[in-house]
Formats: sequence, structure tokens, C-alpha cells
Amino acid sequence: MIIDKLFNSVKEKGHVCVGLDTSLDYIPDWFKKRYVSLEDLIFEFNKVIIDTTLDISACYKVQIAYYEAHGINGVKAYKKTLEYLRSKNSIIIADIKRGDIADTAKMYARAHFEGDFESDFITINPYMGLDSIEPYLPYIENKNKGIFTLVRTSNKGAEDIQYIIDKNGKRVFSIVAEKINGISEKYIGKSGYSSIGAVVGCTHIDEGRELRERCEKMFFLIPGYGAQGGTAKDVAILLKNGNGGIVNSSRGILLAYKKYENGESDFGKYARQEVLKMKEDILNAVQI
Ligand SMILES: O=c1ccn([C@@H]2O[C@H](COP(=O)(O)O)[C@@H](O)[C@H]2O)c(=O)[nH]1
Repeated sequence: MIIDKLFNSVKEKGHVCVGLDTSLDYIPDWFKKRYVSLEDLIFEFNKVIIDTTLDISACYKVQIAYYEAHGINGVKAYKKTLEYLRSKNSIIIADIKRGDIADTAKMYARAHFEGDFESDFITINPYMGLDSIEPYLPYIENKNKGIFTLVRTSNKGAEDIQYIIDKNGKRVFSIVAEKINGISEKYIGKSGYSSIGAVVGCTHIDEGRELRERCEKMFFLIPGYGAQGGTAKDVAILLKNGNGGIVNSSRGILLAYKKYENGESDFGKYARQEVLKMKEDILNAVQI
């Protein structure tokens, strides 16, 4: 199952998931001058980041919004990036946060688990209910695909809805976790984790602790490290025996070069340096 590939990738390369949220604002001017087309520019920037981080990153999360924002040329860069990652046998998480009625979800599943935009995992918003998740299940069962379902997101506003309490005193995120955990039990791989994972931000440690205990077999996609304030210590709470989660950083890695004088001339080198630092930081926190 795909989750076993991810589990082994963490074991071999560490917990870092490089976030390819490639905003044009992040690309140094000298690099921009080298490419006429937006498609080539975004893809070539990503290629440098991928080439310099591949051996030390568990996987890549490609945030589709940064590509869709540029229309057809952005989407072409997205496709090329996925193809390149696949050619390197890297694990791809498409951060698309889809959620819709079953018939529409079937089309989303086909769009992102097959064809031009094929990826290994996609992110799902479960707000429309469990029937909105069902169309992805055949891909998990038969096509070696996986999903990460939003459970406890990293943003401040998450509390507006995810903290609402039901008549039994349970919060919405907790109920979502319970329901998804139930479905996930059917898709457990050799690693002991399910190909249905959860998005749990590392910016709220109490809920993190609760979720880690209750969703033992769910692998976590953990955003919020670095730019959003999450630390390796916070991340460690969401891991289990040194595995069980991948930690995303997007701006922290793509913009690492900005911390150095003339850093833009070798942004790939600084991205690698940042991944190495993050990897060590998390490994140290896990071992404490
Ligand atoms: O709860 C969530 C779910 C997803 N995200 C996404 O992760 C990255 C975070 O980027 P940074 O630059 O490392 O902050 C981005 O793609 C978000 O859309 C999240 O932040 N929180």
C-alpha cells in the first residue's frame, strides 16, 4: 500500500515533506530572467528545489492553488512538476482539499488519481460528510492511492468551526477524527498505518496529543512547522515511535535563501540546508 512506501521513506530519509507552494514572489529575479514562459519558470524553479532536496525529503506536497492561480500555464507547470517527481520515484501529495457530493467526488478522484494530474495522496475536506469520501475508496483499495483528511487544521480560524461542541461535549474535530478513524481501519498496510491519514497541524499541541492517542493507525500530514510557528517539539507529540507522520514546510524551505546575503544566487543550496536543519531538528526532538 502507498502508506507503506511513505512509512519507509520517513524511515530512510526523515520526516520532511517539502511544500511546493511556488509563488512567483519567491523566485529570485535572476532566475526569472532565464525563462520566457511562466510554465517553464515555475517548473524549473521546482526542479532545482526537488533536485537539491530529493535524497533527504520523505515526500513533496504540491499546493495546487499556486498553480491554478496562473490559469492554464500554471496548471501545465503543476503537471510537469508531478511528472518530474514521479520520474524520481518520489511520493506526491496533491494538496487540493476537495470535498463534494459523491458524483462530483468521483470526478475529482479520477482527475487527481489518474491522468495528467496523477498523484499518490490527495487532501480531502470531509465537511460534506462520509458519502463525499466514498468515491476515493476504490482507488485506495485497488490503485495504491491514499488520502489525508482535514481533521485539526493549523490555522487560527480553525477554532471557529472545529471547536464547536456537540450535545455530548465533543468537539467537531474530535468527531471527524473518530469517524475517519473508523473508515481508515479497512486500509491498514504492513507498516501498521492506514492509507487514510489525517491533516493535523502542529500549532495546537493539546489536541495533537489527544488525536495521536486516539487515532493510533492514522498517519499524520503535519502542517504549521516554521512559518506558522510550530516547532520540532510540537511535531514530536504527533509522531509515534519516530514515524507516523510527515512534516510540511513550504515557505520555510522555498524562502530559506532570503536569510543569507546574496542567498538568491544559490537558492537550491539554502533549501537543502533548511531541509537538513529541519530533519535534524525533528529527529533530535523525537529522541528526547
Ligand atoms: O491545516 C493546514 C492544512 C494545510 N496547510 C497547507 O500547508 C502549507 C503550509 O505552508 P507554510 O508556508 O509551511 O506555512 C500550505 O500549502 C497550506 O495550504 C496548512 O498550512 N494548514
